[in-house]
Amino acid sequence: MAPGAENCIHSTGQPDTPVEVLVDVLSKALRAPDAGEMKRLVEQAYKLVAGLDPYLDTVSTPPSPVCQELIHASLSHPWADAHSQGKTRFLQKKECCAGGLEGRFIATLCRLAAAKTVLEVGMFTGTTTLAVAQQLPEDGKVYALEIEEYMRDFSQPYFRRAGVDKKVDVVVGPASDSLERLAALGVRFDLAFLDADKGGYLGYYKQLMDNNLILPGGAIVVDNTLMKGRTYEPDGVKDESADAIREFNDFVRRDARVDVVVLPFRDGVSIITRRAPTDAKDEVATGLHGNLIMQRLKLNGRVALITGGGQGIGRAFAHALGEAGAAIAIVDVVRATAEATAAELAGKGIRSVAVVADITRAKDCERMVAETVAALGGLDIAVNNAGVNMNNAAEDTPEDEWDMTFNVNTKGLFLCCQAEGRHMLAAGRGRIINTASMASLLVPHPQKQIAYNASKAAVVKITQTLGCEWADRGVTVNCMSPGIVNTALIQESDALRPLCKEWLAQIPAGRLAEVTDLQAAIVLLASDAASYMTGHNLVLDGGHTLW
Ligand SMILES: C[S@@+](CC[C@H](N)C(=O)[O-])C[C@H]1O[C@@H](n2cnc3c(N)ncnc32)[C@H](O)[C@@H]1O
Repeated sequence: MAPGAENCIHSTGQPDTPVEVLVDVLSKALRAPDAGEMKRLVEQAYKLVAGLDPYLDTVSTPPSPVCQELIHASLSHPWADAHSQGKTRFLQKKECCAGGLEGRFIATLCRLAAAKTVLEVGMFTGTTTLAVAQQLPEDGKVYALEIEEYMRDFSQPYFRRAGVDKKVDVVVGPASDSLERLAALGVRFDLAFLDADKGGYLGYYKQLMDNNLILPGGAIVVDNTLMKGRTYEPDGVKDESADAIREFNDFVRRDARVDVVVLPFRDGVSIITRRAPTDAKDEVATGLHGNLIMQRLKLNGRVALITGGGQGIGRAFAHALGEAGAAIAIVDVVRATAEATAAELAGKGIRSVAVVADITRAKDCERMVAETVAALGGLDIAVNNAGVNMNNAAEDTPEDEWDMTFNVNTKGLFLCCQAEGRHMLAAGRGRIINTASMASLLVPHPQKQIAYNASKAAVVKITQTLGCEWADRGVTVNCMSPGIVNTALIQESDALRPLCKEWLAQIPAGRLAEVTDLQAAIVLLASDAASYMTGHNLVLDGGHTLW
């Protein structure tokens, strides 16, 4: 078997890809009985090849408008003049621009890798840099290494206009020196795109690998690894770049630290990822059941319900659990808010359903579980978050305020736990997470809320009790105690809004909690990574309870 033939499942069968069809048509052309037949076959082959890139452009998402302008400027710039006037060290060519499709491809890989820090070695005018930067989160950064200072000035106005200039750091100088400096500064990358001088590739690759500059789960993506086909079919033209690429490809293929796949996309793109070590001692090194820590936080295939999921903290929990992979039932007493959040999740591609239930009624709690199971196929995670908060001095607290608070925050929460627990105990696994409050630990002031404080202290005790009762039956029960959370409830209340100043003085962090501050904790508590945690009250209060 020829080297690499084990990957080539169709090498002897019917032509199945554009390249295989091309090979088939051209081989028939070589054997054509007459010139007319040969011309017909060559024309067929020509159309097949000539139509490929335009078709890919038509069916792929186009570059952003600013990126299109930058591509146009790069292709129409008088590069020969710039060089003869001494503005560029080397004679640059418009062909150096990788173009919109490749920019989209690299940006897509960055999205798949959930990249925050990206390296580009060889920026040219920055069309790929721009596409990547537009895809990165606000605090993401692409370090673009470029030997020509001229390119930095060329690209900056476009980065600024696209609003991504803060996300781009153009590092001017020979790439190997720049890489050394970045390594010394401790910068590490989720994804590196090598696209500079081909003779330098092997050195850049070794710098990245030997100094562990790529973060776990990251990749090195390399352009031009087919080099016009000269890597596998030298056409007699002396081509040092093709020789360098051939050496590079051979080295990477033999490097036991990595897996590589070379795609026949444009001039050839290699995607290189680090292998799991074969000499790992135990699951600390290999990951539990092969799951590295970030995989253990994933909730793929799980079903979660969230009471009070229509707004505020519950809505933030729903998004977090959905982003982590779970299907979500949004439970709310108000149909419109439940449906609005469920629709928001569906818009992000998260399977979701709205369930209307009044958690103060046992029948509703049972129906809530039954509807979730019927709609989404199970119930693995339950977040009991619905609650009310009323403010009154102890001596003035009316009986119905006490009853309503305990009905929702305490009895309702218990009824939810009970209905959810019955289902989960029968299944032998489950995660229940209750929303308590820092009011379970201290007496918040200056607002007066005795019923609320007592109801939330009871939530902690319910959590501890259930955590113990169900610990050996696969069901964990924990609660979360947020500090004061900056929600519409506070912003829209004339009684609470003026208290913000006093609260801020009580919080070491110097700010209220945002709902997004609570999202990672809910994912942790819902995940396999927290399987040994039960009956716990997880406090997220910026230090409020410590002062
Ligand atoms: C093919 S272009 C890069 C295209 C760009 N990545 C894109 O996606 O459009 C190669 C770039 O690498 C730069 N370059 C060449 N040798 C370099 C080196 N030793 N260090 C840094 N940049 C270099 C060139 O000036 C040129 O702008």
